[in-house]
Amino acid sequence: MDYIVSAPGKAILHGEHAVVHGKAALAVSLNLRTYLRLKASTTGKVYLNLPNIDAFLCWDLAELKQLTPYTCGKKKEVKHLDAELVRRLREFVGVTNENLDTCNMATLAFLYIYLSLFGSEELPSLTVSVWSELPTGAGLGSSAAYSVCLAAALLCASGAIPTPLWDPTAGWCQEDLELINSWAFQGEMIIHGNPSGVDNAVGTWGGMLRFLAGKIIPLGRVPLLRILLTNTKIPRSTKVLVAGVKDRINKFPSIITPVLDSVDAISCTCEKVLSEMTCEPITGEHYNILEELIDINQHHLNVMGVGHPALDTLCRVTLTRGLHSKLTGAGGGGCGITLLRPETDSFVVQSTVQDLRDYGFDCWETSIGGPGVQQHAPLSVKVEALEILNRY
Ligand SMILES: Nc1ncnc2c1ncn2[C@@H]1O[C@H](COP(=O)(O)OP(=O)(O)O)[C@@H](O)[C@H]1O
Ligand SMILES: C[C@@](O)(CCOP(=O)(O)O)CC(=O)O
Ligand SMILES: [Mg+2]
Repeated sequence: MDYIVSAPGKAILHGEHAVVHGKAALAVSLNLRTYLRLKASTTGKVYLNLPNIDAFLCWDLAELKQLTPYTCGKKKEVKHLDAELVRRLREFVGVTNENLDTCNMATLAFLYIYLSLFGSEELPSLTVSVWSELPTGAGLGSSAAYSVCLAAALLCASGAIPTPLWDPTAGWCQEDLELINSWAFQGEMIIHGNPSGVDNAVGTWGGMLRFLAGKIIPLGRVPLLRILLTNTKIPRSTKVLVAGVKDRINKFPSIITPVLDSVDAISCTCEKVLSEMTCEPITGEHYNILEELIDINQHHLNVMGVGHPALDTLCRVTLTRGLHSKLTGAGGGGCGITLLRPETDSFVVQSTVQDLRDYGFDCWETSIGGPGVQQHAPLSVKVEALEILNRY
């Protein structure tokens, strides 16, 4: 057993945070991916190599055996975390409530899925290595891409879903994808606390989708959008930001609930405009509306308390070039998106990118709509990813 899977990151166009409270979100996959290689071994150990976060872990099967849950969810969709397993794992890894360490969260998510899927059987010796093109903890869904890869690879290893590589014409069927998505959601619950599920849905299915109260509606026809991605490099944690919005809703329900309703209406209006753009000639007015929606939503996100001065800088700098931006993902720093119009000239794009780099931000034009979770033959993996995964 030796295979590689990958899953894309995502950008949320509209609806971050509101989606956690049952409102609609529009999200799209990015052509930036997380890659995972899983190798079976006979070492009597489990190795987890996470070069992006400089974490290299190893456990004896004997110590992991002590943690195995009584029940095991293999082959079926799961909706809730096994609280007793989480408690044992937190104690094992040494996590306290205040401790949101990147490595601990990644370790907990891995061990939770591994032990849940293999708990009732002989635990297998494995080496799992994960490397991502996505910045970690920056709003582009790295946690979901990581969880989707873990779920897909470990479900394959446990025999719960097939290894589609043996049939090169086939990917996973809907039922397999739903199972991957449901286990990825468990990983997200461990990393985020209270995820909506939109990120793991995009990581699983790819493309553009509307997500509403757990329902995933793929948007088949969407116009080609040009988007600039900017990483302010201000570190933040989705878990903390999501909890902060909840506190604000609890403190001022009559003030914040209408803001969430307004974000919901923004997502719906944006979807309507995007759909019009696929069936009638695209006009400047379509872009004017998309830009206004971006501005309004960015103000709403500030009201929810998830803005950051670096994101204000992004919006201000791009607006001086006539471009509109908003944060994407959990905010509080991390990444923002800037909509480019079809006629936006490459000189304007280059100058904007340079202005933003002068502020110390990373900035690049990106293509959207990459495929969802995939299994790869070694030759179909990007050379850079393969080269890194081959080191372990
Ligand atoms: N490539 C990776 N290697 C290890 N852990 C990862 C990786 N990508 C994501 N993670 C996990 O996801 C967490 C970041 O999740 P989150 O705060 O939701 O930010 P994001 O916006 O990137 O999803 C990290 O702290 C880490 O635990
Ligand atoms: C804020 C939220 O809407 C998106 C979080 O995305 P990210 O982890 O910042 O990439 C939370 C969620 O939907 O689970
Ligand atoms: Mg995340």
